[in-house]
Amino acid sequence: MRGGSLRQARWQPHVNAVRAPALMRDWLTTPGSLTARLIAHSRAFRVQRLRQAGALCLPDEAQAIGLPRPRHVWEREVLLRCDGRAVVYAHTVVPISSTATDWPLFSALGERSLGTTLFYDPLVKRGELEFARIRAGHPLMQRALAALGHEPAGLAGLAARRSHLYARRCVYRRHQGLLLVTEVFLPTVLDLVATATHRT
Ligand SMILES: C=C(O[C@@H]1C=C(C(=O)O)C=C[C@H]1O)C(=O)O
Repeated sequence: MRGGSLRQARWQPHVNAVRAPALMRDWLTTPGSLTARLIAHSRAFRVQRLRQAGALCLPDEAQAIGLPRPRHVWEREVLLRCDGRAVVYAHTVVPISSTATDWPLFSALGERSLGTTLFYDPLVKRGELEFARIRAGHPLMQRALAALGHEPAGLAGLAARRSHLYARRCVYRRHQGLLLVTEVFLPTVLDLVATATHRT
């Protein structure tokens, strides 16, 4: 894999920061629910839940969720699969109090998509999208590759986006209902369009 080793990505407000082909930029800037778009481009969509537990947030997530340094958060990791193929690795963190042992929304979610749960709730607001290229050495690259079980050939970093979701309905004790959702797009997402085009 080429490219420097970055434990922290440089998150930018414009998709050009990712330097990805037009098709990938189109997916990265998908407005609304990514789940809905993936469902529209595949016969079978599945959320594969990898992990859901308390954790230390990643160094480049702390500031984004208003923490002075990596602190205890509630973390959810999933692979989004279309027709069996993993196309997105997603990492969601929620700042919680260090004594919290659960975050009700997550525990009820299971393998339903966060998107279908939150995006249709008028009380949920989405913040601006940020974009970055995740390179070797970044924790999210390591986790995505571990989840995949292999390293796609010729990988020169992965395009990613993140945004805040503010779920007012989820304000629970002192948890202000803020989620940071990071989606790392795997190269396989581009095959979806080719397959879908072939189908039409
Ligand atoms: C926010 C969305 O939910 C998707 C599903 C996720 C999950 O179930 O953990 C996480 C990130 C998203 O890719 C969406 O569909 O846009």
